[in-house]
Parts: sequence; structure tokens; C-alpha cells
Amino acid sequence: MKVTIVGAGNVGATCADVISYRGIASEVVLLDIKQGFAEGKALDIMQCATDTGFNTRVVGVTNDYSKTANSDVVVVTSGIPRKPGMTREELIGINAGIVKSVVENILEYSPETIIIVVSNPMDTMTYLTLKSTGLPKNRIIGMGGILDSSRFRTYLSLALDKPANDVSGMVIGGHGDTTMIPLTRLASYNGIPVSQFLSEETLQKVAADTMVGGATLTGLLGTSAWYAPGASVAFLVDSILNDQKRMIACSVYVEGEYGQNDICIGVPCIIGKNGVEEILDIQLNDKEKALFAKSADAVRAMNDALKTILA
Ligand SMILES: NC(=O)C1=CN([C@@H]2O[C@H](COP(=O)(O)OP(=O)(O)OC[C@H]3O[C@@H](n4cnc5c(N)ncnc54)[C@H](O)[C@@H]3O)[C@@H](O)[C@H]2O)C=CC1
Ligand SMILES: O=C([O-])CC(=O)C(=O)O
Repeated sequence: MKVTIVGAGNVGATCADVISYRGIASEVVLLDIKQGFAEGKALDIMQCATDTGFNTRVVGVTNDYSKTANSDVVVVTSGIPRKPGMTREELIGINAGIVKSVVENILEYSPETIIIVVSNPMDTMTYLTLKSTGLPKNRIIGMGGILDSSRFRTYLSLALDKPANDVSGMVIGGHGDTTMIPLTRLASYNGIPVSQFLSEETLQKVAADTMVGGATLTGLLGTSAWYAPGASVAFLVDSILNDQKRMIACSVYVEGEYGQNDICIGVPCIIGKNGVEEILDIQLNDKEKALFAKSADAVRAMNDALKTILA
């Protein structure tokens, strides 16, 4: 199985690294516009093969889309990341043009591929990919909810002082500092509601920390995060290529689910060999419904901005 990752920067290269050492794909192509950059990252990753014991072939190319031909999955991480103090939404002006041209090039050589959109503002970049390519909605997946859910589970595990793998929890809604919705009511510690162990005040702090999880890391690192984002993308790729049908919060095109239409937004999905195989329209309470509607409004407003940016 072949995976192409466009953008060999922090997230793209980390994703290639995780896919390789976990043996998720037989071939990974890293593509970047910076001369020699993807080639260098690919070679560095390949030189881990003997010490970590993988056999994935990692190839780096400078803007040569012919090398990406017949990819089963393409991950789009090209574009600029935010700096401390910025929101993801502020990246739209530069990233919209990049994402649009990248997906056009990709489809020329891999018309049947499934596309995972990572570049920010991710929900809007996913919507742009869907609208500009006209691909069926099952083949366009925005990565954000899985990362936000990982952060949620991490903060819950720290509050519980228990391993994160014993904690379940999901974040839905937009992938923005104010638009994501950590579902604290449904989070559990091995099936037991976390509210049996943590106070309401602690749960509210966990939710607030989760929402600004990306901003906190950007403040600490000077650019946005890459280890967890790269691992999250690899998890998604694994579920597609190995038809695992994992339930993963992804930004996908909704048609009536959660009372919304004509936007891409984070909702629980079944992800398998056909991409988005099902959207789970779970029952939310009134407060969660109101938060979802507000989040959808914000995502829709960002999508509207595309009209002037790409005019
Ligand atoms: N959806 C999510 O959960 C996350 C999204 N992101 C987003 O992912 C994007 C990438 O982040 P990083 O890897 O940290 O940035 P980075 O700056 O390390 O890497 C981006 C790479 O894209 C390349 N690039 C730019 N234009 C290109 C083009 N037209 N064709 C091919 N390559 C091109 C650059 O040369 C650079 O190497 C950002 O927009 C960031 O906000 C980052 C983390 C999580
Ligand atoms: O925070 C950012 O700008 C990058 C991102 O989307 C994340 O790490 O969640």
C-alpha cells in the first residue's frame, strides 16, 4: 500500500516516521516544494530501518507529483503553521491557495485516492478540498478530532493519575480553540463515567485545557505541535489501509447529521478501506446540541471567507 504525504515539515515527516516504524504502508512518498528537503527527511527516516526494524520504502521528492502516482491515501500537511498568539483561522489566506493547488496535482496522478486534510484551518481546508475536487464525501477526511480526543484523554489521565489508554473520551465540533467540544459527560475510565472520580470543576478545567491544547503547545514550542498530530494521522491511515473500521472523530461533510448541512465538521465516524464508511449521529443533550450549533456557525463563517480569498 502506498501513502503520499504532501509537506515534509514537522507534521508530515513525523507522520511518515510513524507510518514507517509501525509498518502501516509498504511505501511512503514525501513531497515538498523546498528543494531537497523531502529527500533529506526520507533518507533520514530510511536510515532508522535497521535499528527499528521496518521495511517501508520512504521516498522524498521535490514537487514531482509523478512519483506520487497510484497512492492509496494522500495526506495534505502543506502550508504554514501558526505562531504563538495566532489562531488557526488566521492561516486561511495562505493555506487555502496551497491546499487547492496541491489536491489538484495529487488527483492528476491518484484519481482514486482517499485524501486526509491536515493543514489549518482544517475544517475549512477539508470543505475546500471537497468542493474544489467534487470527490465523493467518503474520500475526504479532515484530521483534528482524533488529535483533540488524544489531548482530552491525556488531560483526563493526568487528572485521574491513571494511564491514558484506560481512558475513553471524544472531542467533536470544529478544530478551533473555541469551537471544539470535549464530551466530558460521556468520557469514561474503563467504562465508568469519569464524573465518579473527578469533580465538575476538574472536568471543566480538563475541557478548557483540551480546547486550547494546540495553542498551549504553540506557545511552548514557538510553532505548532507535530508528534501527536503525526501519530494521529498515522492512526487514521492505519484504519483506512487495514480496513479496521475504527470509530474516530473526523471532520467530514455532513448532510443533516447533528442538524447541520453543507459544512465539514468533527463528528464520530467509522473509518475503513472506503474512507468515511459511516457517520454516527449520536444523541447529544441540549447543552451539547447548542455548543455544536455554535461551533457549526463559526466553521460556516470561515468557509464563507473562502469566497473572497479564492476569488
Ligand atoms: N489538523 C491538525 O490537527 C493539525 C494541523 N496542523 C497544520 O498542518 C500544517 C503543517 O504544519 P507543520 O508541519 O508544523 O508545518 P511546517 O512548516 O513544518 O511544514 C509545512 C511544509 O509544507 C511545505 N509546503 C508549503 N507549500 C507547499 C506546497 N505548495 N507544496 C508542497 N509543500 C509545501 C513547506 O515547505 C513545509 O516544509 C499547518 O497548516 C498546521 O497548522 C498542524 C498540527 C495539527
Ligand atoms: O495548534 C495548531 O495550530 C496546530 C493544530 O491544529 C493542533 O496542534 O491542534
